[in-house]
Amino acid sequence: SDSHRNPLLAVRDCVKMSSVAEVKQGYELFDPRAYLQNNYTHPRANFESEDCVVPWKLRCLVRGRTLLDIGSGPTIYQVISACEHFEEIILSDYLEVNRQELSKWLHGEPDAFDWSPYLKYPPTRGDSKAERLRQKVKGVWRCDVQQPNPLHPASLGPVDAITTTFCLEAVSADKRSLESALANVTTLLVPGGFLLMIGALDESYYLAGQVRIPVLPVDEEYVKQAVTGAGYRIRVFQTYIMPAGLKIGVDDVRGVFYLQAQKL
Ligand SMILES: C[S@@+](CC[C@H](N)C(=O)[O-])C[C@H]1O[C@@H](n2cnc3c(N)ncnc32)[C@H](O)[C@@H]1O
Ligand SMILES: O=S(=O)(c1ccc2c(c1)CN[C@@H](CF)C2)N1CCSCC1
Repeated sequence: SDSHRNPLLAVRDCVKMSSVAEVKQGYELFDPRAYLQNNYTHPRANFESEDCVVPWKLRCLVRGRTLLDIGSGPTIYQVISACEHFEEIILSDYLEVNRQELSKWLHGEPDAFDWSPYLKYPPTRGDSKAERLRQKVKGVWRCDVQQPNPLHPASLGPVDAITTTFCLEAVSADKRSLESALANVTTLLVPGGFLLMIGALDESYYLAGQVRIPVLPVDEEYVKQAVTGAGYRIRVFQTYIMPAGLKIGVDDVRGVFYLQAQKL
């Protein structure tokens, strides 16, 4: 970096380095089960209430052969709807502990997280949605969106659709890092393919067990600008304001955005 020539740049890089290090350090202590408990059990996973978050998220009408989920974490809710519209699904995450949590569910292990309330929505006929999803998920790979080739192994060709939920803003130290991560992810998508993103609005931290992980606060305007700037046309953009009753101290999120964008 050119900070050795300019002391002010050295301060900037030092500040940036501390926030990059802070993000990385946070994920060393990330506890999947605490994260699941905080966000995917009552009250946030309340399917009865009108202002419940879940129904708002699980619709996905994009179709194709292969869907890649980036930054899956220990969760599968984000690909439930997609399994009706894609032949193959690849999950991916940075942490082995999350990939192990996903593997537990995929293999039907007794101590896996119970996603059955999510799998009942929307109601469908025929064989179990859980079994269909288990058939469609072809792998759980390592990914690092801060790398030019985010996926390991890098053997997957461009995919028809990418989903990513609560990831980019939660793993980027600053806007330049988020835009770089989005550009890296975009290289994995075919031209004309769809990016389906869910993210946190104006969130600065979240808890995942004994760790408080910093989040880059982003608003609707910035998200639209970043996605457009990454070479997409935004087709759908929706905002969900987090009701006071779902602000339970596990983060300081103001709301949630959902977007569908097509790669030009
Ligand atoms: C807030 S969680 C989101 C999990 C899940 N997608 C959801 O909707 O709840 C952020 C995820 O990003 C992952 N992550 C952290 N650093 C990453 C990186 N550099 N590249 C890709 N994923 C990363 C974490 O392991 C974690 O699973
Ligand atoms: O919107 S949620 O309440 C939710 C779910 C996950 C997260 C947040 C919010 C906000 N903080 C994020 C930290 F990155 C993680 N939701 C939980 C029920 S299923 C759909 C998603």
